[in-house]
Amino acid sequence: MRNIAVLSDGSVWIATSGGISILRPDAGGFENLVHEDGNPGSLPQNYAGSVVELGGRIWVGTYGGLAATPATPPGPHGYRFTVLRGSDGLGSDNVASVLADRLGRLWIATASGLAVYEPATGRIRSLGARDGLGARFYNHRTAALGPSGELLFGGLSGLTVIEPTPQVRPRQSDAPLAVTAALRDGKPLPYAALPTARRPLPLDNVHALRLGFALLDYTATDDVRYRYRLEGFDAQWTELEAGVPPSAAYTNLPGGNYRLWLRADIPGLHARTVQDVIPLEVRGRWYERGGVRIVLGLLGVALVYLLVRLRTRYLLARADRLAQLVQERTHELQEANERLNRLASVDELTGLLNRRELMRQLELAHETAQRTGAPLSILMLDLDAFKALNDTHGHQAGDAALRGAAQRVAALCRRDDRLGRYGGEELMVVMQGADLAAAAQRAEAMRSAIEAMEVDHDDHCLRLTASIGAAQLKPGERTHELIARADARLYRAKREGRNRVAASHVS
Ligand SMILES: Nc1nc2c(ncn2[C@@H]2O[C@H](COP(=O)(O)OP(=O)(O)OP(=O)(O)O)[C@@H](O)[C@H]2O)c(=O)[nH]1
Repeated sequence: MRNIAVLSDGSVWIATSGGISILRPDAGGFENLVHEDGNPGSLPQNYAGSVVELGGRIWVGTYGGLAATPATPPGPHGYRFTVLRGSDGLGSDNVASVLADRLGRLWIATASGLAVYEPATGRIRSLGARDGLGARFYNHRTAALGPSGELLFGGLSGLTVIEPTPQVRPRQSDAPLAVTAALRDGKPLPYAALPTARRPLPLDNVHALRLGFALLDYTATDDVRYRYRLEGFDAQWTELEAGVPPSAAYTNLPGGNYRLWLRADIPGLHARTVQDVIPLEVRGRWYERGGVRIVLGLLGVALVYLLVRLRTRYLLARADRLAQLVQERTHELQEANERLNRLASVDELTGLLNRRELMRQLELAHETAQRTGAPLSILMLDLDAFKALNDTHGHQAGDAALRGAAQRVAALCRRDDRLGRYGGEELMVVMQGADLAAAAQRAEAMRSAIEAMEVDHDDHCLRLTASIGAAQLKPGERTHELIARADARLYRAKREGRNRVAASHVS
C-alpha cells in the first residue's frame, strides 16, 4: 500500500503497487482499478502512489504517467482515465508525487524533473534552473503540504520547497539571440563585422560558412533548445542537441539572397521563444551568372550535338564494315557450299559423276523422256581383263588406265550426255535424245577410242579394251529395268569375246 486518500464523496482510495482499491462507506467490499492491456481507459500502470482530487477530477500518479478520471460516480464502463505522460511535458512517465496547491494547480514531481499543470488551461510547464529549481530527480511519495500552503518535494539532491503565489513574476530576461561567431572558409570574421538582422552577411566566392549563435542570457544555458532553418534552402528546421554550442553550417550555397532563421526555446514557468533572422547575400560564382550560363548552355548543346554526330558517324561506319564482312563471309560460304556439292557429286579418281549423282541424273533424264516422249538410251561400259592389268602392272597402273579410259569416253560425250562411274571399272553414259541406233553408233566410237588408247605408266605402255552394252528406254520402263537390260547386253558382249558393243538382245 502506497497511499490512502479520502475523497469529497466519502470514498477511500487506496493506492497500492497493484492498482487502486476503492472503499465506499455505504457499500461493503472493495472496487479495484487495475491496468488492462488493450483498454486505453484503464489505469495506465498498476504501481500507483499519489491520489489527489482537484477540479472535479481525481488525479492518480502512476509509473505510467499522471492519470485523471472524472470524480462523478462512474458510468456503466466504470472509471475511465486519460493520461499525461513524459512526452506531454512531465519530463518522465514515472510520477513520483503529485500535490495540488491552493491556486488549483497540480505540481508533479517525476523521476526526471518537476512540472506544473493548470487544469483550467491544460498547460504543462516544466521547471528548470531558470525558475530557481536546484533538483532534478524526485523520490517516490516524498511530498507534503506545508502549514502555509507551501509544497515540499524530496529529491536525490535535497528538498524542493515551492511557495505558490498568483503573482510570481521573476525577473524576465529579454536577452536577444545573436550571431556570436562566423567562419568563412575557416577564417573568422571580426566581431564588428558579425551579421545581424539589419546587417546582411555578404558571401563572395565562399565555399564553407559556419555561423555560431546563442541567446545572450547565460543562466541555465543547457535548458535552452536551439534550431535553425535557411529559408529558400532548407525544407525543415534543424534541431540542435542540448549542451552543444549552437551553430549552422553550409557549403557551396548557390548564388542568391537567403534568410537564416535562428530560434531559441526557453523552458520553465515563463517559457518563451526568441527568434532572429540573418540575411545572407551569396554572390553567384562566375559560371552561375546569366550571360555565362547562356554561353555555357549553348556550348553544352553544341557539344552534345557534336558527340551525337561523331557517334552516328562511327556507328554508320561500323555498320558498313559489318555489312561488308557479312557479304564476304556469305560469298566464302557459297563457295564452300559449291565445293562441297562438287565433292559430293564427283568421283575422285576419274573426275566423272559419282554413282549417286549419276543415278540422280538418270532419274531426271527418265522424267524428261516420260514427259516429252523423246528417246533415252544408256551405255554400260566395262574395261576388259582389268584384274589382269592390275595384277600385272599394279593398282596404280590400273588407276591410270581407268582415268585414261574415262577421259577418252568423256571426250566423245555431248552436252546433254551424263557420264559417270557406275562401279569399280564400270562406266555409264546417259544419252538424252539418242535412240538405240545412235547410242550403239557412239558406243562403237568410244570402244574404238579406248582400244586405240595408249597409257604411259612406269616405262610401260598400257593398252586395254572395253565391252559396252547399250539399251533404249521402253515406254513405261523404270530406270532399274533399263539398267538391267543394258547390263545384260554388256555381259553378252563379254561372253562373245569382249572389246565389242552389244545393242540388241539375243538370248
Ligand atoms: N586399279 C584399280 N582397280 C580397280 C578399281 N576398281 C576395281 N578395280 C579392279 O578391277 C578388277 C575387276 O575384275 P573383274 O571384275 O574380275 O573383271 P575383269 O578382270 O575386268 O574381267 P572382265 O570384266 O571379265 O573382262 C578387280 O580386280 C578390281 O580390284 C580401281 O578403282 N582401280
